[in-house]
Amino acid sequence: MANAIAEQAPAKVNLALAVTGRRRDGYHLIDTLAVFADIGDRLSLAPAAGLSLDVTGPFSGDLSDPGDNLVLRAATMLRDAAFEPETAPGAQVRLEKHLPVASGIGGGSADAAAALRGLNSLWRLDWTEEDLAGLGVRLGADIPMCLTGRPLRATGIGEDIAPLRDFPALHLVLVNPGVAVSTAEVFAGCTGRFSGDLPDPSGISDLDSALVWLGDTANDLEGPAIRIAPVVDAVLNALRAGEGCLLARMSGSGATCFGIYRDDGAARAAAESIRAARPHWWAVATKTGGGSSTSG
Ligand SMILES: C[C@](O)(CO)[C@H](O)COP(=O)(O)OP(=O)(O)OC[C@H]1O[C@@H](n2ccc(N)nc2=O)[C@H](O)[C@@H]1O
Ligand SMILES: Nc1ncnc2c1ncn2[C@@H]1O[C@H](COP(=O)(O)OP(=O)(O)OP(=O)(O)O)[C@@H](O)[C@H]1O
Repeated sequence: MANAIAEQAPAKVNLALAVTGRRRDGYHLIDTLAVFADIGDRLSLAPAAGLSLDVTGPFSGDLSDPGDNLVLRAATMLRDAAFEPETAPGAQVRLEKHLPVASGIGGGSADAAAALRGLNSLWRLDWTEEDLAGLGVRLGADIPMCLTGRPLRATGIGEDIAPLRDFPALHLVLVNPGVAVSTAEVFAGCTGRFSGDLPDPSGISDLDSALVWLGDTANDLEGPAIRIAPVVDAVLNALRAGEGCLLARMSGSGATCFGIYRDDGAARAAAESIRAARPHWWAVATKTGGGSSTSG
């Protein structure tokens, strides 16, 4: 597309997640450490009279009505907040869907964040990341995190963000068994006692210190997700049984789980052997951006 802006929408991985309380409106308070992968969806945004969306890519078939797509909903919110109806611009948006849908790695939120970033630039709005996050959180609690796109600790319902500038890049394998899990249902299954805050992650600067810190943490949504989708347990076992896996855990509200590996070779070999044993699962090796990374 002529004059199109390209935006990446990287997968978000919650390395640890504590559910620390519940607000009166039913939203849960969380404390999470999230990083962003070098794989994700891709958007392109071009000037046009109205707003439109085309979806392609391996997971496009799992998204039904484009009108319900978080990309168009975010675009409409930004347009309505920034312009009078008579001067409102449009955009032709193309979304290549490479991330499984409803899978705990923020696909829809990553796409919405990328749309907000891209339209901010296409429409020359000059909104800050904070302004965009304030708008985006009304659509999805993960959108502020996805706008940051670098290692971070998030509290509140996920909108209070503290970047972790020293956090290392990590070699991960992401595995999704092809079962969509509803975030709302998983949170509704958090019926036990709430956790305390995560330990302070600010001293983490390399793989070994990350592993020590991770060993003292968990994802509190893992139990509720396994009750809804027992296959999550099979994914964790498959990761743990493979060679070179240093730690395996579920991301977000599932069902995607991640394994951590010492290097790219170990991660690629593990992804390959999971794909060979379970051809219907999605298993990819990825490197996450470190705290000083500009590409997220
Ligand atoms: C699990 C995480 O992915 C971790 O990063 C997020 O907390 C979920 O973020 P999200 O998918 O953007 O969630 P939303 O689309 O805002 O919310 C979906 C539903 O999940 C529940 N929800 C979500 C976020 C949160 N902090 N507490 C909740 O209880 C609410 O029932 C909400 O109606
Ligand atoms: N662009 C989009 N990509 C993915 N899902 C979308 C999109 N637009 C709307 N949705 C809807 O949003 C719901 C969940 O989206 P998403 O993929 O963000 O969940 P998730 O992977 O569990 O993310 P999170 O980690 O934020 O909980 C699905 O029901 C899906 O139909």
